[in-house]
Amino acid sequence: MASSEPETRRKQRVYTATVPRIDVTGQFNDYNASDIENRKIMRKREAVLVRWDTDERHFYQQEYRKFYRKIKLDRDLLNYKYDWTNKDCHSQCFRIIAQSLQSSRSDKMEDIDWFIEKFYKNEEHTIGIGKYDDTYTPPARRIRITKNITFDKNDVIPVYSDLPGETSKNLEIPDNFVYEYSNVNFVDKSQEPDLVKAMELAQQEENLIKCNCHSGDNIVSCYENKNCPCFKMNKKLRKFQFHIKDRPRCEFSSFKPIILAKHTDVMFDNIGFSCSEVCACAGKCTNNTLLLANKKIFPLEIYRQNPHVGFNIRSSVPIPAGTPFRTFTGEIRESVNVSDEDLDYAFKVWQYNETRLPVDLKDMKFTGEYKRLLFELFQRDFFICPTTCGNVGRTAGHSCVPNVEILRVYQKSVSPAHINLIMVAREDIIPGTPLTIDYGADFAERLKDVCQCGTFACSNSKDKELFSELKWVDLAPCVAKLHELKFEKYRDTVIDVIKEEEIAHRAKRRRLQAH
Ligand SMILES: C[S@@+](CC[C@H](N)C(=O)[O-])C[C@H]1O[C@@H](n2cnc3c(N)ncnc32)[C@H](O)[C@@H]1O
Repeated sequence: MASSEPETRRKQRVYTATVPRIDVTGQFNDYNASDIENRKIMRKREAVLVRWDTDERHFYQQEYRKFYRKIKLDRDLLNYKYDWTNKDCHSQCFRIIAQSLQSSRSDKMEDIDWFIEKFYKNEEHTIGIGKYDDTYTPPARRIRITKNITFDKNDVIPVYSDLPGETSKNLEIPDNFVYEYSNVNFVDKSQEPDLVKAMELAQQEENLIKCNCHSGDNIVSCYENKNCPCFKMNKKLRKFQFHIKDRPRCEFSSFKPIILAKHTDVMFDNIGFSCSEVCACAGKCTNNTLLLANKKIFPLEIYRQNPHVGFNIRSSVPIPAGTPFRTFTGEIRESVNVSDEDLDYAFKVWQYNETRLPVDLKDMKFTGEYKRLLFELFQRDFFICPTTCGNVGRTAGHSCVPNVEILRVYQKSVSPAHINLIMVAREDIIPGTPLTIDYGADFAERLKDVCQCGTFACSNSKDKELFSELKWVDLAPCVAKLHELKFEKYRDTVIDVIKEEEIAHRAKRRRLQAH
């Protein structure tokens, strides 16, 4: 069954970070050594019909209990406050979502009053918005293609297909779905020698940004430590953010939510720098925005409901606004090495002559050779391509009102090979909601009359006439109302039940102790 082709390509890979040891389950080695056809055969063999309780209350209650237990038992997460009801950041999140929606339709930005603080009470357009509740309820019978696409026991992501009329016999698995799974970015030695060179040069002391911070604590306090070189670099990158007087800047730490202040130039302005495995803290610190994402604590599921859209992702616990819940990984390639097929999945990480270079090279103690190479690399375009190897991030669908933002975080140094993409919740994401991103203007144009995101403001929605003329001050209450309706349903059926159970449990324990 094994084919040597993927193996030869794998040998060309240089990973940008240490590949963590995975606790393997299933046919990990056989699958990775196989070609596309054989991988499809393996997936089809594994596929089974499963029953699904369409009244998902019990499922969500169980998932919440499991998740909560997990984060409470993890000593690295003692500083993490899992809070998805933080009303303070809600109005800011809804404002950003509504403003970016307005600006995606028109280049005219002058009528956007970015920083109005008061919350918008005009609920006129929110009537009937409940019909756009997009929480997905699967059918009673589903085909489970695999129990775990990652093959890692500590990162279980099942894949389901819910297409009508489909059976495990006539199940269709597209070629582009049998990719290799990796949570670490890599470059191809033969295709991207300059990126490999940048990674090699970045290992020299002058070019490497790492810290010597350590302490007896599980989590080292690198964030806001003015002696930590990684935090200093993190702070330096903050200056690109549009600063609003008396407002805190958007922060890239391990546990604070990443809340944007402004909806334009989001990817260019909001960049972080994190500690890594080469630091004395080993990245187990408060200055590592990748920490939560790499822990993969938020349980995800991949599902297919619509043959045109293909696979999608949803979470089974709430993801609080500003949480970097996963990375988006793949192969880092220069644009000339990115094919049209790759573009369907690729995400641009570095844009030719970006006005905001990550650093002013003159200020850095880097070697001359590294500076010259960086300067050259900064004149090109780079993408992360998960076409043949990547992680769950590649499955995020496009939405006209996305709930996930993709942002950049550097580690170790500042070349395009040191960029990591993080997936950040733009609002509190209620379980069952598809996790979606904005594919960008070019793709949105391609999807213009065929977009199936199903959101109230979709360019292809039946109500598009109604919503397309609205300004952000009227769109924000629509986003807020829809969120409120979904939140109330989840609270009533899941959280309140768990709280009541806890109260009953505590009362029982007290009674037993009293006897
Ligand atoms: C990056 S892939 C997303 C994952 C993909 N659904 C899969 O099954 O692997 C992009 C492709 O998904 C589909 N897609 C994603 N969002 C869509 C949307 N809102 N409407 C229609 N198709 C969409 C399109 O076929 C698009 O080319």
